[in-house]
Amino acid sequence: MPEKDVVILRIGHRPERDQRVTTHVGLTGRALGARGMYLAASDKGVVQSIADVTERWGGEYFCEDNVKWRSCIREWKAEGGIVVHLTMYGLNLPDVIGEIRPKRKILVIVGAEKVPGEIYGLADYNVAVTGQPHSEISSLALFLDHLFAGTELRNEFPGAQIRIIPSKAGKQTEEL
Ligand SMILES: C[S@@+](CC[C@H](N)C(=O)[O-])C[C@H]1O[C@@H](n2cnc3c(N)ncnc32)[C@H](O)[C@@H]1O
Repeated sequence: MPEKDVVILRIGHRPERDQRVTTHVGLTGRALGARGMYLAASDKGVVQSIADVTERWGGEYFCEDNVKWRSCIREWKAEGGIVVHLTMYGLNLPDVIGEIRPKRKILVIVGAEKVPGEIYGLADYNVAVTGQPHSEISSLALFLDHLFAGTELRNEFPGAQIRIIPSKAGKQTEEL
C-alpha cells in the first residue's frame, strides 16, 4: 500500500487562550504519523514552537498558519483526498475506521470551542471517539492510532539532534 498522507486542519483557534492546546494538537499529529498541520488562524507562536520541536527532534513536519479552512478543504478534495471531522456527534470510530483506513490522503479536522455547522456537511466522515465530550488532543491521538493500527509508535524521525534511549528507569538521551 502506498504511504499515507495525513494532515491536520485545526479550526476555531483563539490565540489568547488556545496556544497550548493547539501546539499539543500539532505535536500529537507529528508524533503519531501526520505530515503537518494547517492552522485556520494567525499564530506565529504555535508555528515557531512546532518548528523548534521538529528541528531538535527530527522529521519533516510542517505547520502553516493563516489557512482559510474552506479553500483548504476544497483544494484537499480536488487533489483526491478525503476529509475526516472529529466530533462526538459523529459515527463511532470502531464502526468507520475499517472504511477510512485504506484511504491514502486524509485531512483530519479538529475544532476548538465551536465548530461551524458547514464542516459537518463538507466532511466525508464525521467520526466520534466515543459519544462523550473530551478533547481535540485525545480524539486526534486515538484516531491516528486506530488509523495506523499502532505502527506509528515505531516511526523514525530522521535528522534529529537528540534521541531518547528507552530506559526502564531514569532518563537517557543521546545528542546526534
Ligand atoms: C473541547 S471540544 C468542543 C466541542 C464543542 N462543544 C462543539 O460542539 O463543537 C473541541 C474538539 O475536540 C474534539 N472532540 C471532543 N470530544 C470528541 C469526541 N468524543 N470525539 C471526537 N472528537 C472530539 C472535536 O474535534 C471538537 O471540535
